[in-house]
Amino acid sequence: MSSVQERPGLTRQLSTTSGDYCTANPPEIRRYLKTYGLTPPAVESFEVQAQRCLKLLAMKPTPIEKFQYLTNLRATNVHLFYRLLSENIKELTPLIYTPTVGEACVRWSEIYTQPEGLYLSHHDKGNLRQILDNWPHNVEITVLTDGSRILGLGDLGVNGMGIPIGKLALYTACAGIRPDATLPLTVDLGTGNKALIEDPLYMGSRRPKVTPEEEREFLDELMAALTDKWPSIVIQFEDWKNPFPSLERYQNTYSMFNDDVQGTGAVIVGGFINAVKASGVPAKDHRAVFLGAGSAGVGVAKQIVEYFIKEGLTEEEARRKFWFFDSNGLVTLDRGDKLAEHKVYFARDDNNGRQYQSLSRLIDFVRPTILMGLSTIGGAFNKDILTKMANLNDRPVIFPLSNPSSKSECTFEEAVQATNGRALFASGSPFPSLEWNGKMLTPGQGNNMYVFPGIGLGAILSKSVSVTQDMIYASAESLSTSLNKQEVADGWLYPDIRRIREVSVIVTRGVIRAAQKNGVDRQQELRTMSDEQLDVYIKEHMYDPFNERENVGDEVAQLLATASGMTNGHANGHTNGYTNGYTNGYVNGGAASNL
Ligand SMILES: NC(=O)C1=CN([C@@H]2O[C@H](COP(=O)(O)OP(=O)(O)OC[C@H]3O[C@@H](n4cnc5c(N)ncnc54)[C@H](O)[C@@H]3O)[C@@H](O)[C@H]2O)C=CC1
Ligand SMILES: CC(=O)C(=O)O
Ligand SMILES: [Mg+2]
Repeated sequence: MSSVQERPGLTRQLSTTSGDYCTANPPEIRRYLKTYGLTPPAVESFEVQAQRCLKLLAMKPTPIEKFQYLTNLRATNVHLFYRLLSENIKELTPLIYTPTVGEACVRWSEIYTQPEGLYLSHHDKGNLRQILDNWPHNVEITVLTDGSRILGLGDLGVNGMGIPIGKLALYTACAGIRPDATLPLTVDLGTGNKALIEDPLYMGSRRPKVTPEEEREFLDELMAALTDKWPSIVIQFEDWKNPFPSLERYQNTYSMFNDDVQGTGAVIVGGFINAVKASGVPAKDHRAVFLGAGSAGVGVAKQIVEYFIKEGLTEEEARRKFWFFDSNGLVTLDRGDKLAEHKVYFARDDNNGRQYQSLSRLIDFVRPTILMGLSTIGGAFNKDILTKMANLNDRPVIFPLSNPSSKSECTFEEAVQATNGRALFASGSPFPSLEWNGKMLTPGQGNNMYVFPGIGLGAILSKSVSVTQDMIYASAESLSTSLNKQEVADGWLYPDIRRIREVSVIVTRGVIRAAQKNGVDRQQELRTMSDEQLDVYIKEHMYDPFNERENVGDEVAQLLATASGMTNGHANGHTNGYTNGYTNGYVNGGAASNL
C-alpha cells in the first residue's frame, strides 16, 4: 500500500463523533489526522474497546447514569456506540429506550449536557425553512414530537427530546439507517406542565400550549419546510397528546406516519396473530376489553379490526368485539359526556343504559378472552382482574402495554402467578424471563420498536410518496411471520430481540411490497426484483457499524481507499470494500515515516 501521507491541512475540524480520536485508529490515520500522540499508543480492536465500555457501564450504579454514559459514547464515537449496541441489543435497549428514556425525559433539564437534535419554537414560525439549513447533514428520516404525551408520563414539553433521540438510535441499530441521516426534532409549542414552567432549569419556552389552530399552521409550515429541504424525507410523529388531526391532515400528502397510532397498532397485531393461534380460540369467538381509549388503544383496536376482517368477520362484527374502558368508565354512546371523535367508532350502543365504572364488573359482563392495557395506569390489572381472566380462559391474552415499566398495567410475574403460567403475555416495556414449574417462561415485548424501523426503512428505500395503511398492515403481517422454528416451538409471540436486524429486513420487504401494490413507490426499479433480490438490496443499504471505515471520516476513508486501490463501496452506503482494503493496506503498509 502506498502509505498515507500527512495532509498539509484538513478541510474540516477534527470531530470526536466520527471517531477521529478513536483508539482503533492505526498510526497512518493518526498521522493523517494529526492526532498522533493525542491518544494512547495502543491500536485497539473492537473487542478490547467493548470490554472497556461494558466495564465502565457496569460501574455506573443507576440506569440514568448508564444512559448518560451511552449518550456520551454516541456523541464521542458513534460507530463504537452502534457496534456496542448491536452486539448487546437486549441488554442496552432498556437503557437508551423504555424504561430509562422515560426517566431521562423527566429529568432532561437537569441532566442536559450537550446539543443533540433540532428544536423549533412557535416563535420561529415564518423562519422554519431557514433554520433547517443549520442542520449539517442530509436527512432521510426524522422523529418529531411536541413532548405533550411522553410515554405514559404526560406533558414534558421540550424535555421530550429524549424520545426522538432514542427512537432514532433504534432506527439505526435495528434497521441500519445511517446515524447521520436521522434528525431528532422537538417542536416547542408551549406546555401545560406548570412544574416545568416554574423550573428555573427548564429549557423550553414558558408559555401555555398553543391553540389547535396555531399548531396546525405551524405544522403546515414545518411539513412543507422539511420536504423542501429534504424531498424524500420520512416524517414519524411520536408522542403527541392528540395525534389524530395531523395524521388525518398529512398522511396522504407526505411520507409520514404516526408511530403511536399506526406503529403500535401494527406491532400488537403482529403478536396478536400469534396469540390467537396459540389460544386455540378462533378469531370470531374473541372478545377484547381495552383499558385506555387514547391514541394507542384505538390505533391497536383499529388494526385488529382489519385482521378480524381478513379472518372472515364483517367490519360490524369485528368492531363489536371491543369494549373500551377509559377514565370515565365503559365508553358508550349514552354515558353523558362528549366523546372524543376517535372513541365514537368503538363506543357501545348495546349497553341498555347501563354504565360500567369498574373494570372488574365489566370483565364479569363481557367475559373477555383478551385484556389490553394502554391506560398509563401502572398496576391496573390487579390480582382480582388477572384471576378473573385466568378463570375465564384456558390461555388468556394479557397485554399490559403502557410505558415505561412503572406504568405497566401488570408485571410478567403477576400475570404468570395469577394464571399459573397460562397467560399469552406481551408488555410495552421489557420484563425478565422467569422459571415457572421447572420451565423457563419468556415475556413478549409488544413494543413498536419491532416495526417502526422497518416501516421507516421501507418508506426510505421505496421512496414512497406517502405511508399507506397497507404498508402499515404489511409490517404487522411480516412481523408475525418473522419468528424462527425455535421461537414458534417455545410459544413466543414476538421474535428474539437479538434478531432484530433480520426481522427488520422482513418487515422492510413487506412494507416495500405494499408500497408497490399501492403505487406510491418512486424507486420503481425495486418492483422487478424477486424477494431474495430485494432482501439483498435492503441489506446492502443498511448501515453496519462493523463495516464502517474503522471510525474515520469520509475524507480519510476516501484517501485510504484510493491509496489502497480499492473501490469504495460507499455508493450503496456500504464500505466493505474499504474496510478490507484498509485492513490489508494497513498490514502491508507497515509504519510510515512522517509523524
Ligand atoms: N407498547 C407500545 O409500543 C406503546 C405503548 N404506548 C403506551 O400506551 C399508553 C397510552 O398512550 P396513548 O394512548 O397515546 O395515551 P392517551 O393519553 O391518548 O390515552 C390514555 C388513555 O387512558 C385512559 N385512562 C387514563 N386514566 C385512566 C384510568 N384511571 N382508568 C381507565 N382509563 C384511564 C384515558 O382516558 C385515555 O383514554 C402510554 O403509557 C404509552 O406509553 C403507546 C404507544 C406504543
Ligand atoms: C413505545 C411508545 O411509542 C410509547 O410508549 O409511546
Ligand atoms: Mg410513543
